[in-house]
Amino acid sequence: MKIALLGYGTVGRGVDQIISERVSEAEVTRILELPDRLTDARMTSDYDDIVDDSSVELVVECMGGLEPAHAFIMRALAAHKHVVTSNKAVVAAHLAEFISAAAQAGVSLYIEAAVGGGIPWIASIEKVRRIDEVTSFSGIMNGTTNYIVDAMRRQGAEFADVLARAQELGYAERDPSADIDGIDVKNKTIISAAVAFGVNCTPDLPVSGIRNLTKADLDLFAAHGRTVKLLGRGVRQGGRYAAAVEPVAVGEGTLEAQVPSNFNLMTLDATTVGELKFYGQGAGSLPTGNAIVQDVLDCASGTLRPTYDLSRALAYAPELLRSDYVVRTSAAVEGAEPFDEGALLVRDLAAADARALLARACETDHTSFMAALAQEG
Ligand SMILES: NC(=O)C1=CN([C@@H]2O[C@H](COP(=O)(O)OP(=O)(O)OC[C@H]3O[C@@H](n4cnc5c(N)ncnc54)[C@H](O)[C@@H]3O)[C@@H](O)[C@H]2O)C=CC1
Ligand SMILES: N[C@@H](CC=O)C(=O)O
Repeated sequence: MKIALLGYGTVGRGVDQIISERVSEAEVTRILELPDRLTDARMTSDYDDIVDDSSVELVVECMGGLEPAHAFIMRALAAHKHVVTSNKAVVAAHLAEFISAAAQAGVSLYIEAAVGGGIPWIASIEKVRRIDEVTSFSGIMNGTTNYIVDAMRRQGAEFADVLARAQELGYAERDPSADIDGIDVKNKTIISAAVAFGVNCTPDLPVSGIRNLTKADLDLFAAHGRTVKLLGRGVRQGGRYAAAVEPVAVGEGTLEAQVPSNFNLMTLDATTVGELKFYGQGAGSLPTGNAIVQDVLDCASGTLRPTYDLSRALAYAPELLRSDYVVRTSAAVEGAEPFDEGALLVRDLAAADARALLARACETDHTSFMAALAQEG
């Protein structure tokens, strides 16, 4: 199968390397890159050269961003080419549109690499759903922020230094604010909720990140037997669902607390199988390239993905996700009780209300940080 790569950065190079070294069923014959980055005879900066090439059966989009990625994917589908993408931003924003365009053209859309890097998360959810209903999921879904927190906690590294290292290693987004402010996890949570619950997940999720997390915060939580992880979470109860992204103070004895470096750990709960956990590298050239090439191989062997059905009429009910929260702030917080020096405890808040509380605290103290307390046991 002849394929084209859109983008030859961290992920695109990983895909090319894996295919050229290990895969005989597919060949990268065209690569789209920016005009000043054409370094290979296969490269072009004119998308028409790819979309009009009838020998190209599959397009792998790993450029990132919303446009022109969205337009290029729609043109590829309309030209009856299968599409594989690692771009969670564009998938979270346009999944329903892509599904419908793929169905209309009789081709497949593969999105494994968009969530959890090399971890077979999306395919596993699909498999679980052949028998079960997924009732909840949660996880460390961002390699960059896990890498940052892990290095701050284990090596005492400074936030800015370790973020720069994550950028050098190719883990971070082009604009790393997407990582540290939770936007990347939001996109992955939207996609996970869509596949797990069969719903066109709302983009209006409560989201907070780790931008204001300090070593002193990690020490404070360590004194309470906890560490902080940025988690994406979703829950479904009957005809309702909720999802959120926030730092969570997890017990030191949990698997989540032990996740090192750029690794991810995602958990789902389903009717008959119960709890399942998925662990692996959530970012990086070869792990992400591997997830893409698995999709390419599925396509080359004729294993077409199920047509995702996002038409379930579930009501978005943010009150389903509730926790106690610790807020480190110098601002006054109504209804709070003392937790530790400089930190307050607010009990039983919905994630959306906690997000609003943090926003109010940040108006007085822009360094405020908040984490949900994971339930023990
Ligand atoms: N880096 C990682 O570990 C992972 C990245 N992803 C996603 O995969 C996508 C690619 O990520 P990276 O490879 O890290 O990004 P990158 O920035 O390293 O590579 C993107 C490449 O696309 C090219 N490009 C951008 N716009 C273009 C355009 N309009 N025309 C032609 N070429 C264009 C750039 O020149 C660059 O070489 C993003 O959506 C990212 O969120 C997903 C999983 C892991
Ligand atoms: N920036 C992302 C890349 C993979 O999705 C991350 O750090 O997880």
